[in-house]
Amino acid sequence: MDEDEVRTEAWWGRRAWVLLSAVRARAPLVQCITNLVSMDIVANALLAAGASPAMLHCLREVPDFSPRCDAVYINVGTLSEDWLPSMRAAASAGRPWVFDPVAVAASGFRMETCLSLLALRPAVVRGNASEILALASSSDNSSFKGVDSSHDSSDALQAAKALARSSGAVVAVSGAVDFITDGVQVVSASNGVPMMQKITATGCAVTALIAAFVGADPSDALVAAACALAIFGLAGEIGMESARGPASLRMHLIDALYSLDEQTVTSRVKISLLP
Ligand SMILES: Nc1ncnc2c1ncn2[C@@H]1O[C@H](COP(=O)(O)OP(=O)(O)OP(=O)(O)O)[C@@H](O)[C@H]1O
Ligand SMILES: Cc1ncsc1CCO
Ligand SMILES: [Mg+2]
Repeated sequence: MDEDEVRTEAWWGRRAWVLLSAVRARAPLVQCITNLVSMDIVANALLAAGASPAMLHCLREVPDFSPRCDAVYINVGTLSEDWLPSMRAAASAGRPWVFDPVAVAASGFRMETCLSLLALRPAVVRGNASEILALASSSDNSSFKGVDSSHDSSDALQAAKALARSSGAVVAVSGAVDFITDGVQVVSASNGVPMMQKITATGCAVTALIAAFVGADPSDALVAAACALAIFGLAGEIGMESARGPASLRMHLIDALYSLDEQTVTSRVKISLLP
């Protein structure tokens, strides 16, 4: 094995920096069909990272616009029947796309919708543990409490692997430790601070960041997803140094994402390949 291919924590730190630099250099265009709560933080997080967000969701624009994007991001958080045709069309436009199955167990309709979108072959699916557990079992389990997770990310690790194998997507479960898997390899990313859960739509924002990383370099969705999650978590850690609560963390996280430098990224990104 090439020395560079030994995936030590230092290797991951360098990859994360290379991919963030690629986002900054290429400014990947990311079409976001996301929920109404998340639009602002998603667009601002993408801009701060160096990507170019476009929050277009009109079906009649999809044939012209989606094929020109570097990546597409689809999020069902505030699902409505009206937007579904646009979601399906954008996911089918031939660009790599990333899926956030928010609150998939909330209703039979939402589960059906998410399963039908999953069949359109996303490059990456990112959810919290409760979402990945529900999606992997195709069931709206009785413990469903809302958009927030009621499980630890490690509870969903086997479900994530099974979902990756059945869907062909890279599956990422966020939480105190994020797990990213293609069904065979599992990578953990352990940056971040608990207060990120107290800002609405940080999960939506990090899924959009995964789309930007995939858009900048589509060659390895597992690596892109792990690096995006670690970078976002690191921005949260740095933001937390100046924050006084969730509202100021939101601001400082976005500032930190914008200001990340090579030394900080390579020394503080915490990613490892699980044995
Ligand atoms: N306990 C924790 N410690 C550190 N980081 C965390 C913790 N919980 C979540 N995070 C980080 O917060 C971000 C959002 O993850 P989370 O699992 O809360 O998403 P989510 O439930 O889908 O959020 P939302 O639906 O509000 O968008 C991720 O970057 C994740 O790594
Ligand atoms: C709070 C909320 N409700 C639907 S989507 C959303 C944003 C977090 O996923
Ligand atoms: Mg979510």
